[in-house]
Amino acid sequence: MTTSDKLDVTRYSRQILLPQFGKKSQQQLLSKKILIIGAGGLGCPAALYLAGAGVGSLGIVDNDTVEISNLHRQIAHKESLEGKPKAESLREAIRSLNSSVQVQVILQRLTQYNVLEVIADYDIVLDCTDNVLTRYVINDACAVSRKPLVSGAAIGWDGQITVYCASNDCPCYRCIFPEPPPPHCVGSCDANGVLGPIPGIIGCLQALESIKLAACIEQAQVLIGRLLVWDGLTSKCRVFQLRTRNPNCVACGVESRKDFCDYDYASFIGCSPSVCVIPSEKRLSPREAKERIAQSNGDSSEYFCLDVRPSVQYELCHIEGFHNIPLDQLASRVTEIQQQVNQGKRILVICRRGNASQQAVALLSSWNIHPVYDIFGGIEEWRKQCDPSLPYY
Ligand SMILES: Nc1ncnc2c1ncn2[C@@H]1O[C@H](COP(=O)(O)OP(=O)(O)OP(=O)(O)O)[C@@H](O)[C@H]1O
Repeated sequence: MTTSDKLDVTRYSRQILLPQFGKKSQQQLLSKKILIIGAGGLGCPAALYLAGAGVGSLGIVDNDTVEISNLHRQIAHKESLEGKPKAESLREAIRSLNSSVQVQVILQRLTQYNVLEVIADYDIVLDCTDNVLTRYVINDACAVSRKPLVSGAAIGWDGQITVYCASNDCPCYRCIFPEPPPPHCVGSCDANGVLGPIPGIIGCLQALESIKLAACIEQAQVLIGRLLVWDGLTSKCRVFQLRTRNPNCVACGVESRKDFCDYDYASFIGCSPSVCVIPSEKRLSPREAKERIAQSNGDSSEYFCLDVRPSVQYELCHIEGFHNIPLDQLASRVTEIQQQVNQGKRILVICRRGNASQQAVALLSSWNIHPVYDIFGGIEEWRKQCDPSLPYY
């Protein structure tokens, strides 16, 4: 039997027919191991296209479970698998598409402590996650291990992708952003929303760049050192040249540190708004808050209830009697709140999860608006303690 007989020529015929691809590239793909970190909006399309293309082995890392709010974009998962691990759900989808692909499932959260071991066995790594800390963890490990990293991101209407390749003379993520930004500058899909096809497009591009790398296609130009930005609202796509590599970068520079696990991630977490900044006497549980509101009933209520979430979230669902002044409008609309205080009202503040409401209480207190109370845990905790009919989003 010749090598070409071992190939499932029929299955892969449409890509083998490409003159730049051919049997040689198909064999390269079959011999490669690719790791996909994150089985969400980016990871689902990336994994399915890589499986369809015939990558020999795929690893999937994810510690989360399937939720109904994932399904508009995380297209490998199914309603019937709600609550099941995403990595296992994605493995099932891969198996039903191409049973010849080997799949390893890693149901762990990737951290600075396990990352080197997890990526060690793979030729290419895809960052399909959604948070800045993990982005640094993956970047640093790939830079130190000299592994190509196909990095994608999607939020709202926008997506972007680049390829970091420490063995080439291109920058890594840490060359461009040496330190994590403050947490309040970082958006997330669950706070800001995302349209399904945006991660779909970027996940497909991640699969494409990975195939070009894995199949060693000579004529292909990979997005190494270049950033592709897709604006879904205007359908504009731009490619930027990234700045050159920082020779002193702690991750990929000449003196790159193998002990990068010691980086001070705590300083990032330490300034997280989820850390309580409000004294306990200014905080009420949803149950306590509800009881207090009920005791001082109707228009003559001694409480003015404030919901500081963005308007789009307030429209999605809100608690009866709560008025919406989004956190970013608090300063310009503070007189509305002052008027309520002048009428003898106490201010109760709620948000989605209890972070923005703490910031609002701190701001109002600094403007001498008293008394003001934070409802801890936000709408999510209110749903658990007081009203299960509030939708989860
Ligand atoms: N450190 C990590 N280790 C393993 N998986 C991770 C890590 N960080 C993020 N992920 C996974 O990456 C995926 C990213 O998916 P996506 O951006 O579509 O958002 P989501 O977290 O599933 O959904 P939503 O933001 O709507 O709650 C998630 O499944 C998440 O569990």
